[in-house]
Amino acid sequence: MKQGFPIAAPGMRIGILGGSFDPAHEGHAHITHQAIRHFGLDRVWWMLSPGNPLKARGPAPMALRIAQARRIIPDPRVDITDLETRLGTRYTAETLSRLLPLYRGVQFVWLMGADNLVQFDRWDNWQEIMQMVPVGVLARPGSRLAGKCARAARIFDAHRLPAEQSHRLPLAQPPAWCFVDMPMSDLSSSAIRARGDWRGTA
Ligand SMILES: Nc1ncnc2c1ncn2[C@@H]1O[C@H](COP(=O)(O)OP(=O)(O)OP(=O)(O)O)[C@@H](O)[C@H]1O
Ligand SMILES: O=C(O)c1ccc[n+]([C@@H]2O[C@H](COP(=O)([O-])O)[C@@H](O)[C@H]2O)c1
Repeated sequence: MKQGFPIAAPGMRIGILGGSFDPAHEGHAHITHQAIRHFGLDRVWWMLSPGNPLKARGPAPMALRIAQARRIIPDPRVDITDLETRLGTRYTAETLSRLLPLYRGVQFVWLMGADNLVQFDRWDNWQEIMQMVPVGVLARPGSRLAGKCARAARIFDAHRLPAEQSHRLPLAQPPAWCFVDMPMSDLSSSAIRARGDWRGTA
């Protein structure tokens, strides 16, 4: 494996939580632990985006965001990675199409908060993402109805795995997705930035 790419063995169940992490916060750690539990994951990769294509504002420098992410989740089951920067990609569909051939036999699950499910149908080639990997969605305050109302949820309704079967998600044949409800965290990076106590904004 190329330098800077996380190591993974065939058969491992790995969740990828893509995000701006500007900055990382306990809400990210919370959904990561919930995802490990509900989807029976061996590991989770926090994949720090070089810049969300739908966000006008660029994030803080990668090195600052990585350092903060490490402080927030010193869990040996979690890898913090800048592999989109290494691959030179920022669209998730392109990232996954480059990544999957490098990790044959690994059972990946794309993870996201329910707010991202709401706008998932605006992502580049989002239906291809659904065909490539199972998708695990974690409840988020304000997005409770996303599992029913989001356009992506409606289009892929027939491929939804009931929450009681969430453990099956990593081995499910895509398209497959699962929405898990759980005790929620109302933390957000934008609230932290608004408070002005994240030095990445300086
Ligand atoms: N409190 C939370 N509950 C559920 N999901 C979350 C929470 N915070 C972040 N996420 C999810 O984690 C992923 C990365 O989120 P991101 O780094 O953009 O943080 P954020 O708090 O949503 O940032 P911002 O407020 O700037 O939009 C996204 O899929 C997002 O939905
Ligand atoms: O591929 C896209 O078109 C696309 C559009 C919006 C967001 N994403 C990805 O969604 C993930 C969450 O982004 P964010 O900024 O909400 O943390 C991150 O990995 C982004 O690259 C991807």
